[in-house]
Amino acid sequence: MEYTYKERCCLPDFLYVVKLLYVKDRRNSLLYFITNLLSAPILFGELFTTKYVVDLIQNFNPNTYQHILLLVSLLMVMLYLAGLNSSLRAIAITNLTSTSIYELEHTILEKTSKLSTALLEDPATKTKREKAKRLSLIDLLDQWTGVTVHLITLVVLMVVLSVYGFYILVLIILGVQILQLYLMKRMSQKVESISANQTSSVRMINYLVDLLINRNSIPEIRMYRMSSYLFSSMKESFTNNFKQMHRKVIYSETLNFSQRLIMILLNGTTIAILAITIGSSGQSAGLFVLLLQISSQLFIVIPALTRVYADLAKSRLRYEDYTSYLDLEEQVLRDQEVNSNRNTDPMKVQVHQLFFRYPTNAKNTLSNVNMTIHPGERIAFVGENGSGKSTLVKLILGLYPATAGNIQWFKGENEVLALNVTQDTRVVFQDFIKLQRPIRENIALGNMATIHDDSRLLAAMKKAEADNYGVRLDTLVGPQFGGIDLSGGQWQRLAIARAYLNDGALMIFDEPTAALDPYAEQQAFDTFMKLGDQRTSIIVTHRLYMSKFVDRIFLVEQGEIVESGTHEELMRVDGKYKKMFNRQSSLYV
Ligand SMILES: Nc1ncnc2c1ncn2[C@@H]1O[C@H](COP(=O)(O)OP(=O)(O)OP(=O)(O)O)[C@@H](O)[C@H]1O
Repeated sequence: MEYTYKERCCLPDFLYVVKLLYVKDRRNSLLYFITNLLSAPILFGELFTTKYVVDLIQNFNPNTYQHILLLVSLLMVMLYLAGLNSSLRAIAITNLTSTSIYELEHTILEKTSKLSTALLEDPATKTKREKAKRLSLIDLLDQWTGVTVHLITLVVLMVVLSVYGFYILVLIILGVQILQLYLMKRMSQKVESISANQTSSVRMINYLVDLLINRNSIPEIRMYRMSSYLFSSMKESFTNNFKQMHRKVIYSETLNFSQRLIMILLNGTTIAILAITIGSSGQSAGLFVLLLQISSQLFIVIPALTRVYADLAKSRLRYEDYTSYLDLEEQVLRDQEVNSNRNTDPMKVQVHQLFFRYPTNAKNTLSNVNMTIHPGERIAFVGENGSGKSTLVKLILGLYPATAGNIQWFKGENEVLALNVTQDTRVVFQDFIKLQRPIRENIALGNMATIHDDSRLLAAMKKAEADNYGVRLDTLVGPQFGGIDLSGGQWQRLAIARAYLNDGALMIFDEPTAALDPYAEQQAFDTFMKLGDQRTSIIVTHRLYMSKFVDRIFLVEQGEIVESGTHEELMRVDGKYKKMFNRQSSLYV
């Protein structure tokens, strides 16, 4: 894929960064711009003062003595100012760098939090996000500034050369500069498109590295001697990346070499033209020194401008990736009115002709699902692995939009918007979050308003029996940052404790007890049943004995509801549920 950026008017990337940094860090932004503004005048001040000093020395007489001293002092002040200016500029850049890194990360995360779950799961979105993260806002700003400052310097140098009649030299320099800018821009875009295309294979390499060092995967990797297989997969990705990097280096080095060659030729031509012209026209020594300084400045400014222009072209492509991530469609914001009028009336859920397909799947995961869950009803979803139970739960939570058909939610007479469903829902997921943070935060996830309410947190912990392994609210859990290690069941109890922190209009337990021992499982189930007394609740389970105690059971098979009713009704119809139930019962006798 050839990478090009859309040329938009008014330097949107430059203005975006300037505005953002100015709002977030006004002092350093001002310092940065002032120091950059001053750098060109200070440089030209130095050049012309030197010229006048040399001219005065050439035409020395006792009256010029004081002038010379004054100009030399001025020159020293300017040299001092140049040093001070560049130190202040470095300080401003360092401070702006931390602001810009934080702001970029923050903007991308904020955007991510507004995307729909379906979009987030799309691998294309992940690649877009990784590409967006390659942007450096401060580099973009500094490259724009660099291009501007070098360009102004070059133009002034050209004007000075023109004033002294070196028109041909000016034309040659401008021609060479334009050619270089064009070539370097092309090279940058090519190199950048190669790097951008590597993001997904870099993700794969990171994943493989993580597998090899992650404590959860290490035991199995060692047991099954998978290391060498994983190493060879990693090597394959590395080799691929290496080949692309090789192409990248060839491109850039060819151009760098051509650029150096052009500069050498230009250097020789300039010195020859200056020497011949000045030698033959008998100009002042001051002018000679000035022109020599100009020529040496030219050989600093031209390569610097070319390099920074090429870097800018690269950053502008990254900026395009960044904006294309920020342009992704967001979920509609939550309805504030419903938010403030929150009540805990049990929820009614109506599912009508529902079809659902994951963006990455070829076929539907759910088909033709119809059901009405009445307020306060206790429901069980049962079915074999992969039948679609958790997917149905995610749709009932409003996390994914239906592919066809619809789901409606009601509290009393009021319809609840899909995006507000999660506000009044308490869920214990199958794959719950294990925060490598204090216990307090792990439990308070169920209701962040209680994070400092020790008595509520402790009560929830007690109910979930998560307090009987010698931990306190501020105990750090998870080994990643040196916290205590928990077993699968202990983590699960923390997740269950979250559910006790809230009054939800809808409670969902998606296999919440898989890691618990039978006694703890029984207790957890009793508590779910009690919690579900006043509100609509859904439990997803493989333990069919639990479904005996709910009001209605839905048996899911290959994404369809194939049977529904109470335990007794389903046992009477002599269908699939009965077979499954009897098969499980036979395992325990
Ligand atoms: N995020 C996803 N993206 C793509 N496909 C998915 C995703 N989640 C689940 N699936 C697919 O949807 C199908 C149903 O999965 P789901 O987790 O809903 O089943 P389940 O009945 O809850 O299974 P289990 O009892 O094993 O938990 C599976 O074939 C799975 O591959």
